[in-house]
Amino acid sequence: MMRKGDDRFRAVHEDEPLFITGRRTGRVIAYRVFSASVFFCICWIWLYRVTAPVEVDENRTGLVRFVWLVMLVTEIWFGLYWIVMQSPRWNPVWRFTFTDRLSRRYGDDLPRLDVFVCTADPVIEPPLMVVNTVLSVAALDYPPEKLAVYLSDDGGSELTFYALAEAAEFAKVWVPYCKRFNVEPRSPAAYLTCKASGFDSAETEEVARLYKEMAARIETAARLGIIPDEARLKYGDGFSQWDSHATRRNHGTILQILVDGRKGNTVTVPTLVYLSREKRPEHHHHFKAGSMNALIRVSSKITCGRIILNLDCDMYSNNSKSARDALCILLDEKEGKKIAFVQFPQCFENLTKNDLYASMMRVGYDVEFNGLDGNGGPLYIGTGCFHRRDVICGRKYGEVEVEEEEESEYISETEMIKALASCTYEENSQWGKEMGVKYGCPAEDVITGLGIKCRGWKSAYLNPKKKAFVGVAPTNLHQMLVQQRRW
Ligand SMILES: O=c1ccn([C@@H]2O[C@H](COP(=O)(O)OP(=O)(O)O[C@H]3O[C@H](CO)[C@@H](O)[C@H](O)[C@H]3O)[C@@H](O)[C@H]2O)c(=O)[nH]1
Ligand SMILES: [Mn+2]
Repeated sequence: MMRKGDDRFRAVHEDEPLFITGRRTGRVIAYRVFSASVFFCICWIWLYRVTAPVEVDENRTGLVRFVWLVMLVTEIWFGLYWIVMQSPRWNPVWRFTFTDRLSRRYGDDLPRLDVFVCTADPVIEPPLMVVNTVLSVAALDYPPEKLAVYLSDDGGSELTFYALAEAAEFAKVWVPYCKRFNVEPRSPAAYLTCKASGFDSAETEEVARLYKEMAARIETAARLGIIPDEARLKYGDGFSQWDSHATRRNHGTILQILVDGRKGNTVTVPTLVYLSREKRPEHHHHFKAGSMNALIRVSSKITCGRIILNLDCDMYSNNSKSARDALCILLDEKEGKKIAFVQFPQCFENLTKNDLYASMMRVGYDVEFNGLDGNGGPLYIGTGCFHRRDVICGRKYGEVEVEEEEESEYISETEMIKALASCTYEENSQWGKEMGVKYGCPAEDVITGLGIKCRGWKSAYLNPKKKAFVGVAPTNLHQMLVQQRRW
C-alpha cells in the first residue's frame, strides 16, 4: 500500500473502482424459475405423503406403515438437503478487475507481496517441478524489490535446496528475459514446451539452453541423490546447516536467503528464501498448516509483505498479471476494504477431456464458487489465494489496520529468525488457533477461511479466462482415493 503521507497517486482516477461485480441476469432468472419449479414439485410430494391415506395393513405386521414412515422421512430429508444446496446457486456473481486503473493509481508503489510455496517430499514432488513454480512466481509482473518468494521444504531435503540455489542463478536470466519479451506463461518448463517447435530469437535459444543445462544438473542430482561438489562449495552456508544425522523428520531449522532484495540492495530478481522448519519426532508438525505458520513468522522478520500468496509446489503461475488482479480487489477503496482474501480456482493441465475422476471440479469452480461469492465469498482452498497478512494473523473486521512498516534498517540476525521456526515456538500460544492457519483438520485451508469469515470478513473469487495458476491433479484411482479420504 502507499507509504504514510504519500498521496502522489491518490488524486488520479480516485473515484473509479478497481473492480466491478457483475450479475448475469438472464441466466440467474432461468435458474431461479427452474429452481422454483423443482421446489413446487417437492412441496407436492410432501403434501401427497402427508395427506394420502396409508393402505390398510391386512396382515397387521405394521410393515406398510413402517415403509410409509421411512419414505416420508427420506423425502423430507432430500427436500431439505436440496433447499440448502440452492444457497451457492441462487445469487452468483462475477468479478472483473481493471489492472490499468491500478497501474495509473499506484504505479510501482504496490504493497510488498510474499509468496509461499510449500513442498514436502522430493520424490513425490520433484525438485525441478518445485523450482519451476518458484521461477514462475519470481517472474510475476510485479516490482522485484516488492516481491519475495519463500520455499518451505517439509522434506528437509538437500536436493530441494540445491535445486533452489540453481534456480536463484537461473532467475537472474529468466526474470529479466520474461519482462523484456513479455513471456507467458512464466514457468520455464511450460513456456519452453510451447516453444518446442522452434525458437523465435537468439535470446530464447540461449535461455532454453541455460534452462536445459540447469534442469539436467537438478535431475541428475535427484536421480543419483548426490549434490555436485562445486555446489556444496558455492552454497556452503546453506549446506552446512544439515548435520550428519539430519533426517526428514528430525532436523533443526534450515534457513537460507539466496537472493536478498532488502533495503539498499538493487535487484532484478525478487528476494528468494529457503526454509525448512525444525522437525522433531516428539513434536507434532501439523503438516502444511504448520509450515504456513512458520513461513508467516519467518517472513515477518525478512520482508514482511502485507499481502501473502500461497501456492502448492505443483501450481505454477500461468498469468503474470494475477497478483495485480488480486490487488485490484484488495486495494479498492470502497468494496475492497471488507475483503480478506482473493481466491483463484485450482486448474490442472494434466487432465484428459473426459476427466475420469472429475478433478476439474467444474460444478465447484464454474458454478458454486460464483454463487458463494454472491453470498459472502468463496472458501479458502489452500492454493492460489491472496491473503492480507494481518487478517490471517487474527485481525478482526473493523479493527484498525496497521500501516505497512518501512523495511527496518536493522536486518534481523538469521539465528534469531530461525528460532521462529522451531518446534517449541508455538507452545502456549494462539498459533494454529486464533492466529495463522488452523490446526487439527486435514483440510486446514477451509476451516481457516471460515475462521476469517467468523471474524467479520468477506472474500472474493476471481476466475479470469486466462487461468491464473495451473497444477497437477491426481490421475489414478489410488491417488484420487487418498486425496478424497483426506478431504
Ligand atoms: O506436511 C506437509 C504436507 C503437505 N505439504 C504441502 O501441501 C501442499 C498440498 O498437499 P497435497 O498432498 O498436494 O494435497 P492436495 O490434496 O493435492 O491439496 C489440496 O488440499 C489441501 C488440503 O485441503 C490444500 O492445502 C491444498 O492447497 C490443496 O491443493 C503440497 O504443496 C505439499 O507439499 C506441506 O508443506 N507439508
Ligand atoms: Mn496436490
